[in-house]
Amino acid sequence: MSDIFDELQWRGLVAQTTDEAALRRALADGPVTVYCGFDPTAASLHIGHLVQLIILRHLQRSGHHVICLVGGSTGQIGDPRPTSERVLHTKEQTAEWVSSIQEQVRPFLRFDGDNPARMVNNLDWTQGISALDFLRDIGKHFRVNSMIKRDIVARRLESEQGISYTEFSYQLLQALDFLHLFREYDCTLQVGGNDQWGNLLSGVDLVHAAEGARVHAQTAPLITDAEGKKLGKSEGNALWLNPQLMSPYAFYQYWLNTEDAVVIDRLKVFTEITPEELPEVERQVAEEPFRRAAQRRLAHEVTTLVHGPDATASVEAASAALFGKGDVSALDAQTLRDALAELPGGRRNRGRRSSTCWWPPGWPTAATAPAGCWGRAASR
Ligand SMILES: N[C@@H](Cc1ccc(O)cc1)C(=O)O
Repeated sequence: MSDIFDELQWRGLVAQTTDEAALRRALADGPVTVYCGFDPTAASLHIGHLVQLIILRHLQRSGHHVICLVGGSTGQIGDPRPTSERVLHTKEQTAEWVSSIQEQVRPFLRFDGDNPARMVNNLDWTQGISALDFLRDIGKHFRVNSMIKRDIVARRLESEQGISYTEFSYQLLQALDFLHLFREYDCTLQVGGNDQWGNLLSGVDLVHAAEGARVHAQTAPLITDAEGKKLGKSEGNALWLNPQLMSPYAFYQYWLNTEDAVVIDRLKVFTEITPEELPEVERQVAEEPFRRAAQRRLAHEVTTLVHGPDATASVEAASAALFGKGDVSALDAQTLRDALAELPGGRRNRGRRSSTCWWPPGWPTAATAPAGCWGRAASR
């Protein structure tokens, strides 16, 4: 597909845009500088961030200039959640997470060669601003009247606990980022998850108020499961990209367990599948769902994207060995320990129903796994 906006739309990566026709034109006319921000509120990024990284990859691949922002300042304030006030982490902790998230983002984008991506930290331009200057120069452009109408703020205002002034101010900081990046790098597009729409509009409005320019915002749909629950959050545990927080084996299994009803959507979002390849995959899902070819492709590609080809090969070898289709003794021990933990009755699943997971008939359990192959005795 030659038109990047068409492609993003085909992949299901576009939820809202400020002015679709204008954005299409800008993207078609020449390189646009786009940014996306990631807050260091944990040691690792999760699946929601992966969608944004994939969008940035597509944009960079099609020649646009990409800026990846890690929020050293916004991470200290906390984007309000619809439910409750966040606990503040120490500045040291936040700084540590800035580094780990910067490292985590690097493999997804190209930071060398021509058209390299740029990594920025908003602490660099906010820490020197005095509170007085901030209130005079930035605050004056905002109307509290419209700030309190933003969905999340409105919900928090209704809650018993309310919302702190700290979190209420968050949207000004994110807007200031867009203004700074517009001034510094001619950045005219900000992308984010659909829950970021309000923050994105604040930036668009600020750039217009301060510089008289029209910039763009685009959100991606939040990925949910077949029941509409946020992806990976169904049991309170996010799908982490950091292998220390979620093993590549567990990550791969998660994708392998994708329901038939959503697997095509997932392939479009998370892999590089093309419209030409789609009919055959759709046929496989409809006619031979038991083969799970679509799920296998999804699990293979996403795990390779996030953990690399070697980790994916280990995980696939471990899966095959569980079916007795491979030499277990040749496998890497850590992957096998991870695999055992994930089996029904395994460490991670003890006392937990695995009804949400798809276990093929005859799939081994921790109790029936071949003895002595992956330290079964040691882990029980
Ligand atoms: N608010 C965004 C992160 C972000 C931070 C600063 C920005 O300028 C942009 C985005 C989030 O919570 O996901």
